Amino acid sequence: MTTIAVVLAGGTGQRVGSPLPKQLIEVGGRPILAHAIEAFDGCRPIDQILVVMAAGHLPAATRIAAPFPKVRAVIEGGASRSESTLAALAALAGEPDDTRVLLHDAARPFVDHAIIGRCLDALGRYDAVAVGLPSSDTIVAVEDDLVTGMPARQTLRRFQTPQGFRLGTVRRAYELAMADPDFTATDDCGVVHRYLPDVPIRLVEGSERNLKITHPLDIVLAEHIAGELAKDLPDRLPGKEDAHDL
Ligand SMILES: Nc1ccn([C@@H]2O[C@H](COP(=O)(O)OP(=O)(O)OP(=O)(O)O)[C@@H](O)[C@H]2O)c(=O)n1
Ligand SMILES: C[C@](O)(CO)[C@H](O)COP(=O)(O)O
Repeated sequence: MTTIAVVLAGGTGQRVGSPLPKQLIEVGGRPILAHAIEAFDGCRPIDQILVVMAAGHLPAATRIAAPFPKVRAVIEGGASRSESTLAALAALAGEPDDTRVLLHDAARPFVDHAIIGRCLDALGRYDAVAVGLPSSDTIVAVEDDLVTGMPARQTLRRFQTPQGFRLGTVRRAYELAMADPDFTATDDCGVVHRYLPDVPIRLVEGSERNLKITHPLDIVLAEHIAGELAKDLPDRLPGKEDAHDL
């Protein structure tokens, strides 16, 4: 059984506001995209990596991906995150349904081997796996600037990535989604939850370091984290990850 990581880098980073897609910005002396690819490339149970890049930037992504032996292809993404996932699913059309696939935001450069290992452990028992953390803010629902709901905070989690699936499950969910004219989604577990509601989604713990670089301030935070991780480098070398020979 093959395990494939998909690094979704098809966005253009409008909220960061840089002229280049944010995944090409350097933190800790290397592009954000390189950090994300390296996290999977250095993780023993990952067999292959598929990089999905924003249109017009494939040469840059191909150069960044070149040193990583597990990268099987760099392909062009779509106009939305979901369309980039669909491009990945099309590229994986020849893979069997039981393939394990981890869909990860390139904008989360500090995903670590422990998180990847927890996802893969859980994929041994579940067809869909999410990574999450509790919220330290109170989260409310709003409509037209009026508060319409206040879910109890202890029932809420902030989703991170990777999100892990048996390929057949995420494939089927997207097939159903494509038949829905009202389809919208902000993540892949949301697609499985909506279109295959009987499929349980197992939640595993993420980390505060696994932040998504979204706004300019996140770049500052990312530089700081990269500096901290550089000091811990010996702990991140291959063989030091949580042992997950799955
Ligand atoms: N068409 C898209 C849009 C997003 N993504 C990826 O999905 C992840 C999360 O998206 P987000 O943080 O929203 O990235 P951007 O779309 O680049 O940012 P923005 O919404 O600010 O433009 C990122 O790694 C991004 O590259 C993608 O693969 N294809
Ligand atoms: C997938 C995700 O990172 C989970 O928190 C998030 O939904 C991506 O949202 P974005 O607006 O595409 O950054």
